Amino acid sequence: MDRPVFVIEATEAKSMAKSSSLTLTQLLPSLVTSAQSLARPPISNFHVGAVGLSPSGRILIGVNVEFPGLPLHHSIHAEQFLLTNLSLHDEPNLHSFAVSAAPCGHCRQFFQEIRGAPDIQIIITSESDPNFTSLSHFLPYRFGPHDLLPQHAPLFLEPRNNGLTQKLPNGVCKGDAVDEKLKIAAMEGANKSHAPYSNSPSGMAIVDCNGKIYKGSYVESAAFNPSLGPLQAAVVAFMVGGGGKYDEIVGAVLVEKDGAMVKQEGTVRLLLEAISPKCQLQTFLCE
Ligand SMILES: O=c1ccn([C@H]2C[C@H](O)[C@@H](CO)O2)c(=O)[nH]1
Ligand SMILES: [Zn+2]
Repeated sequence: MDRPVFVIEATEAKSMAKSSSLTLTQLLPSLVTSAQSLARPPISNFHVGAVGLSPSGRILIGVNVEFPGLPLHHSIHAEQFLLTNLSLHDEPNLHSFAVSAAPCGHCRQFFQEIRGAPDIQIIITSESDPNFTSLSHFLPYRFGPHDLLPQHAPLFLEPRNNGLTQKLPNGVCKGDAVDEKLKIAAMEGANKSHAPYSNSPSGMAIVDCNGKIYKGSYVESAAFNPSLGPLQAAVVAFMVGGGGKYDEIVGAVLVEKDGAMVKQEGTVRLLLEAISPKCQLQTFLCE
């Protein structure tokens, strides 16, 4: 079976558009149905696909992911998946996207974390007469980073380095010996984390049975509740990287800040146990 495609590079996207005599933006809705087939919604069976265009001309896919056995707020919305996919590819922004159903209020809010959010162009393919409309139409009177952060603070998807280092001396490491590579990857995830509201960045790395490592960074929303956990972000990386069943995940490392206001370990442990019960979690505290 072909590996699922969650990213189309700019040159390929351009030739796809050219061969159908469409612009890149016009191409997006035509890819929504195939994106929906990549969703993992075992609870609702409602497949959401979001197909986004980055300013560099890449096309990125987002899908919804649900986790049986856990409260619904652990779910990943297709739009959150799309933004996490942009982050994985170091894309600083989103130009436009096509989506199979209207973005919920929580997603409209989550988009506020990126620069120029009001101007993102959205087309909902399930509408009877779909048209591109800007996000500001879907969410007027926005609440967002500008309400809480200094004017020039980096937003989500913009370059940042939280400068976390492992806390010394010994005794802060709660795990046993751990693959150094996995730990470094989790630290990289934590250093990229967008957590300006609580100053509690965190990151994860998970490894599959073939030794392939996937990184995830915690992402906060100015409105708090739509935030996306570090393991959810790592699950996005796992799916984008071609990961199959979650029980292929055999190792996990979480990096978070010592004494942080927001702690992930308990929640991460719950989710990890639900998706890959045999997987060990190790936590490292940083400063
Ligand atoms: O904006 C939305 C609204 C819903 N869903 C998903 C969440 C859940 O998996 C399913 C039913 O709500 O659809 C999204 O992905 N995006
Ligand atoms: Zn949503």
